[in-house]
Amino acid sequence: MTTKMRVRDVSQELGISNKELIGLLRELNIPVKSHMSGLTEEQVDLVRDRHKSAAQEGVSQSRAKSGVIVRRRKKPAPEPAPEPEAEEAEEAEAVTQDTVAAPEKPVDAKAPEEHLQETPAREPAAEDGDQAQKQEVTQEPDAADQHKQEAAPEEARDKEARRDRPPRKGARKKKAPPEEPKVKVISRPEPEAEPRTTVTPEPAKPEVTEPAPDKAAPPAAPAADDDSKDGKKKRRKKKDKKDKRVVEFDSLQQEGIDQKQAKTGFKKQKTSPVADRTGGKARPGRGRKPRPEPKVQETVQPTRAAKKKIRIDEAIRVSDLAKQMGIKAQDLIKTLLGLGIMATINQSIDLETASIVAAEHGYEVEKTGFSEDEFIIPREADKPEDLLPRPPVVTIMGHVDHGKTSLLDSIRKSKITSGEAGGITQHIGAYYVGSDRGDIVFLDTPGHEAFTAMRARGAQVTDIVILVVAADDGVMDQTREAVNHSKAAGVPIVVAVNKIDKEGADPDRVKRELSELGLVPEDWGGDTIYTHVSAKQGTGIDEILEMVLLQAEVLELHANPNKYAVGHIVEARLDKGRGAVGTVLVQGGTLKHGDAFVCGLYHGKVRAMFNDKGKKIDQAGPAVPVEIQGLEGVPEAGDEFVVVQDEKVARRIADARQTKQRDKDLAKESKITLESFLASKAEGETHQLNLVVKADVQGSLEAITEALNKQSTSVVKINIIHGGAGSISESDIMLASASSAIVIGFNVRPTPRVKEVAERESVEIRFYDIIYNLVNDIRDAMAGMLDPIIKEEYLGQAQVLQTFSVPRVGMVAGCMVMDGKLIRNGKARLVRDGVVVYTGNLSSLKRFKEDVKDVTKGYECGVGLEKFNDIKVGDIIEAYQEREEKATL
Ligand SMILES: Nc1nc2c(ncn2[C@@H]2O[C@H](COP(=O)(O)OP(=O)(O)OP(=O)(O)O)[C@@H](O)[C@H]2O)c(=O)[nH]1
Repeated sequence: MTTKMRVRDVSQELGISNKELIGLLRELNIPVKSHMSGLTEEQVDLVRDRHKSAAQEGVSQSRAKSGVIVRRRKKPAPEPAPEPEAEEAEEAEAVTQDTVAAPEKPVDAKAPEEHLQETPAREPAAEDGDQAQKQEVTQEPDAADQHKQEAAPEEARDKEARRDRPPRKGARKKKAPPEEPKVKVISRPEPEAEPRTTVTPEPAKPEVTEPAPDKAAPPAAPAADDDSKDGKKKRRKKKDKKDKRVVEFDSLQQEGIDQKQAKTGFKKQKTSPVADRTGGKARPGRGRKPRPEPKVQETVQPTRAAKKKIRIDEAIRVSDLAKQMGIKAQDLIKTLLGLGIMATINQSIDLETASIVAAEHGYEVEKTGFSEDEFIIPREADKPEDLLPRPPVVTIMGHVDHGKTSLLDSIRKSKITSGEAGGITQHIGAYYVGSDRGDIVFLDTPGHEAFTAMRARGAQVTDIVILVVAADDGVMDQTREAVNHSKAAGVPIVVAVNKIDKEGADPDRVKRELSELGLVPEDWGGDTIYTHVSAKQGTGIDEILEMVLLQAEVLELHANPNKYAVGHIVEARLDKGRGAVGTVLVQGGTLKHGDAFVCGLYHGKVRAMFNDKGKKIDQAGPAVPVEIQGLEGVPEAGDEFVVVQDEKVARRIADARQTKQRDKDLAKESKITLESFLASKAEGETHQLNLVVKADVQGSLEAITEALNKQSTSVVKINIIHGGAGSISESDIMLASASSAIVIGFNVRPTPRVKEVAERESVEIRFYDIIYNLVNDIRDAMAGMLDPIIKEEYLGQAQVLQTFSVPRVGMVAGCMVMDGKLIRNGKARLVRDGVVVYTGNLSSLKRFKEDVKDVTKGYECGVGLEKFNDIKVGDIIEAYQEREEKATL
């Protein structure tokens, strides 16, 4: 860049490394920055002189044995010898500089510092001042620890390299060895020389004439070294997190390898390809015996073998995954196709799929996504000693006007009048009733709608169902429905025969009719509890409560109150003044004021709690319904309520759930459809097709039920979980939703509202007006689970008489159809000497250059086979077609 001589040129002239030269220059108080810096004539002269004198009193060092460096005062001659080969000055500089610089006295305070930084492992002839000492210091440990020795110069080289030719900086590693010989200090551990353990520094020291000052210095120098090491350590640690390779490297450190060395090892790994190149150059020239590369290799190999990791959340877009793996999206899509997954570039694939496909490309997928399981307090099974009895939770069901509300009121009133403190009962969706024999919790949304709606959300809150049947009316549609709903949920029923005060009350009729539904009274030899009540007059209330408690005893209901609360939302609404409020039925643990929680898609913090009497409370144990404030949104009845450690976690979980919900909404599919239900089951599993059948009249319902039941086979069972005459109701949809059933409507239509619910709940409704069609569809669906039978049908044969190679088309065979016919685009196999050599499709079928649909026996034609050119005269082309046949049961 200048007309002056560059350091590089001078070093070449003197046959020393740039680094050495720079050292000399510094000693001469000539400031230079790099080997590219310019020098004036006088400066060059000065350097020449100094070099001369330095060479005379130079120190040479040689390696006494592996891991031991012997430094000897020597006559100048030997030193330059190895160095002149300044072709790789870049490398050598770092190292050799020491040998040259060392003999000279330190120039000034700055110089040593710089040296320390750049070439911490100088091999000074200790005769020199403190600088030399410092350098020596690094030497001393070197002698004592080969790794240090190696590390230091390597680092120096690295630095130098960085400066000199940045792109090759990492190449040192492999290059390094050839250089090392020059500078004996930098002795890589001999293959057999184990770090530290095999090093015998002692013998080395005596040989060094001037080691004394070194000894004084060590504390300082290594300290400085350590500092820098620490710094690097930190940096490296940071890297660790990002780069797996560093982890490998760390393990090396644990093996006792000095950090610096490890660091260089790391660099080498990174830039090994370049190192190979440069190293290749250096070695032959030198003819040096190869240095103990093995160590380096060891560090490289595991790193290379390390699996590349990709961190993804729950799902990842195909394009993003391809990007992360550094491959083309098309290639990724191909891999996906190979796995039988059709995905477009913008489509997301789930974690599992991503893992499989990434593995194909040599990547490992790590889930970084948020998993709420990590935050939700693990639900371990409660220890028996922690469990305490809890009250049963009861739902009242029954036909319209049979007295559900009256019974609920009656029960509530009876208890309030019996001295419950609190006064006015609040409607919070559930209430707590204390009785002499025990407490009971009533969900006060009568009817099976709420019950099933909750169940559809996976909430099994109810322990016992009270089925109210008016004694004067008997079993009606909704009574049956209620029975079916309870049965589907597996909840025991206690029958309350109501209105027994009424004239014309016939409790026996109720018993009889219910027995037909499977609820046989105890006094008739069954196991269903029946009680006679009059909700209006309040008679039989205690008795029914007692019966409920009796039933509860059988159920042995227990809960652990000493843990974070879990429960379900019974009811929730947006209150004008209080914001979102919800009633939680605590099912386990104890809910406390201030608890952070998640319920459904929302989170919150209990800001206020009220019991069913409207009284503010601070905590609620198992089976206690409480109304809470502090919800961030309005959850749905049946949503699970879980207390978590803090609000932050709660928010995080809720956010994650909302994201998931959005994804779900986008990919909304029917929970179960007639077509899909069979396919969803594992092979060999008995399939059960749940149906809710609604027909216009009882007669057709019976006919349908009978016809459908007949369809059940050993493989597929038809289970009509509910059947009724009348239009399809919301309740039917909810039942179907809760039981993964399909709704069959026979001559009935749903209201728009019901349709909406069905859509929301992803329930399939199928409509029929002819029983035959309905049964056929069901049969077809049942058969759909069996793989279709593919039957092959022989079409004909043709013999190849000649072959033509048509440009851009390939081989075309001139054939004569010997039997049957060939059809265009039909399937074909090529038979040669009785052996099938090709199976595929006809790519063309022509007669006199005209495409034809088919060619029959006795006619000649031109035939092309798809992706097959090896057609020979005499081959037989056999045409056939495949037919899929539905498997029948
Ligand atoms: N005589 C008599 N009438 C009753 C009794 N229980 C309820 N009723 C009456 O029956 C009618 C319907 O009672 P509800 O409690 O509203 O019946 P429900 O089952 O809750 O009705 P829905 O809410 O419409 O489903 C009311 O007029 C009650 O007064 C009873 O024990 N005896």
